[in-house]
Amino acid sequence: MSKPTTGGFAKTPGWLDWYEGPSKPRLQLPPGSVDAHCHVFGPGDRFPYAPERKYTPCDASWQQLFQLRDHLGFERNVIVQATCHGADNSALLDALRRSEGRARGVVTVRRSVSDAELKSMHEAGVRGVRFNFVKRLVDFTPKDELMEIAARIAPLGWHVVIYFEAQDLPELWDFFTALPTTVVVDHMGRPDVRQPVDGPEFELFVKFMRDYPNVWSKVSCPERLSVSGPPALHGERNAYRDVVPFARRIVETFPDRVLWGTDWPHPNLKGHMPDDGLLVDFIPHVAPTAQLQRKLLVDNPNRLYWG
Ligand SMILES: O=C(O)c1cc(C(=O)O)oc(=O)c1
Repeated sequence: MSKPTTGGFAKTPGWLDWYEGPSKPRLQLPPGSVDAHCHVFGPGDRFPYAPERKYTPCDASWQQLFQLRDHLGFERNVIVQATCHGADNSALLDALRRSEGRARGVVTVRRSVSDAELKSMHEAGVRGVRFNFVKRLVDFTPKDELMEIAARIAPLGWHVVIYFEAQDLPELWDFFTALPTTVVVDHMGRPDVRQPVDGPEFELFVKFMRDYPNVWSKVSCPERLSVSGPPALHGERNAYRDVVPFARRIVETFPDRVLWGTDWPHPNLKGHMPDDGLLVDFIPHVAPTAQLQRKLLVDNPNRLYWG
């Protein structure tokens, strides 16, 4: 892949660029596999970063994303609006339109969005909106505004993607369980993997999925959640062992409601930037059988985004 650029913006100090020259995964992805969580950033000189952003990344273009898709062996992408672009979805919509039907999108909108805009986003391949509750990434949006947006996108057949941290689930519970659509949780609701997999915090997340059959989870981002590593670098095939029991429990308990994504280009990682080929080779640790892998990578994302 070509080298990361910045389009004239100054990156957040300490920013880690995505890993150049990822390895080829040993795992042969089944035909029709979807990378169901990834982003495009800019390029900043064409699609400027939002004034209200909390970080400034390196650019990550649709060309670089689709090159990675082909290199890793995925057929399709779900591109999720990154908070550094706020509610300006232009870079994402441009990527969808250039994907030849091989990408779907999840956008961020305000209550001022018009019906015509929603329709045009749908035609471009958008199938969901993202509500973000991670305080380091976004300013607070009132819940009544979010509920209004959810009610407007529900008739389009779209779903709501939520990003939050495990300790905030109790406070957000009533809001989440009142959402009228399918609800997809980013990165398993960010469990603290130092706690037991059957401890009260993760049990609440499992209860959320068990009691509400409209709730799905991405079992993505071991590189973010891991505390003890080791990182997916230098040929390591047993990376992020502390995350495995959490992701595996979700995959085995709810095999028809899980998704997987690279999270490329991995915004805001601090310690290391993973080799995306090795990240793909993490999948069999959490989905150990061919059948579970097919549901996670092919059946579930295609049903939700291309069904
Ligand atoms: O944990 C993060 O920093 C992060 C940020 C974003 C975003 O800025 O949209 O998306 C993610 O999936 C994860």
